Amino acid sequence: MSSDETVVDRMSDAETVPGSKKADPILVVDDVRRSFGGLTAVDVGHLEVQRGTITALIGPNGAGKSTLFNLLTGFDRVDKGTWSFQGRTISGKRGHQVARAGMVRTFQLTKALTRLTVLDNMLLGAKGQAGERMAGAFARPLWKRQEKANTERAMELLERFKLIAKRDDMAGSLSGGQRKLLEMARALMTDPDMIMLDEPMAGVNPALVQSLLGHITSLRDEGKTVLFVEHDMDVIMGISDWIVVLAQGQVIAEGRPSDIRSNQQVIDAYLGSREED
Ligand SMILES: Nc1ncnc2c1ncn2[C@@H]1O[C@H](COP(=O)(O)OP(=O)(O)OP(=O)(O)O)[C@@H](O)[C@H]1O
Repeated sequence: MSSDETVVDRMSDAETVPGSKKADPILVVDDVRRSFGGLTAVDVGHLEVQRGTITALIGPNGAGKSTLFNLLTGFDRVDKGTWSFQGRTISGKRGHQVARAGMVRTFQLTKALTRLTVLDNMLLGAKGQAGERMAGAFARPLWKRQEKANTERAMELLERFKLIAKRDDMAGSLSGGQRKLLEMARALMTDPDMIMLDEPMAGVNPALVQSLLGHITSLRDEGKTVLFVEHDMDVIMGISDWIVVLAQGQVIAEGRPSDIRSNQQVIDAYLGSREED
């Protein structure tokens, strides 16, 4: 739907400061905090994600990226804070309710899910992100009552993600890259407006990286909003329209890849520390 030009247009007025306003935010986060014991894992004052963009959430290990993902998608509870999606408050809602509102996240394939077939994993995705907890239910004949429409959509997505030949294989038999494709395909079962990808390139053979990147940009070009957590800087810089940098739970910088690359605070907090690895 949108060309690169319109994505650039959408971001052209956004200031490169933490918490900057966006022209048409799909997600707005306010004062979200989560502590574990004495450790403040997430303390985000204000964050807006522009609709129709690929936005990266980056930061050093332990910065709070996964915790923020879990909070926003209803898989963990905040100590305080609110957030809205498409103008509707969704703070406090559970994962399946958030998914129903149009915001889904990918999950790394857990052990339980690897023991299900690729197609059953897809049908689980249609259950509204109940995730691993549903795996037990799938051992019962419940899945047989899945609507025909779910199976059809699953088959279409497996076709699109080139996994159709694997539909009856155990998900655990897939390669690292194929697992990532499955995670993405599964999240699309509910046809979300926003998809949140958890390290989409982790463990992916370089041969499949381009294919995965192509799928991510296609989602954006179809009008979906993509928010992703990733460690691979080449991927982050190459694919992102906008980058949000977390450090010690706080947003310390936001901007286009070129802004972030030259931001001294980011270099100190993140890039610098990684170069020492
Ligand atoms: N369930 C938990 N119990 C206790 N501490 C936790 C829990 N989850 C996260 N933390 C802590 O909160 C902080 C943020 O962790 P989080 O996993 O969100 O960071 P991250 O940016 O996703 O890191 P990484 O890049 O390594 O995945 C870390 O210090 C982590 O140890």
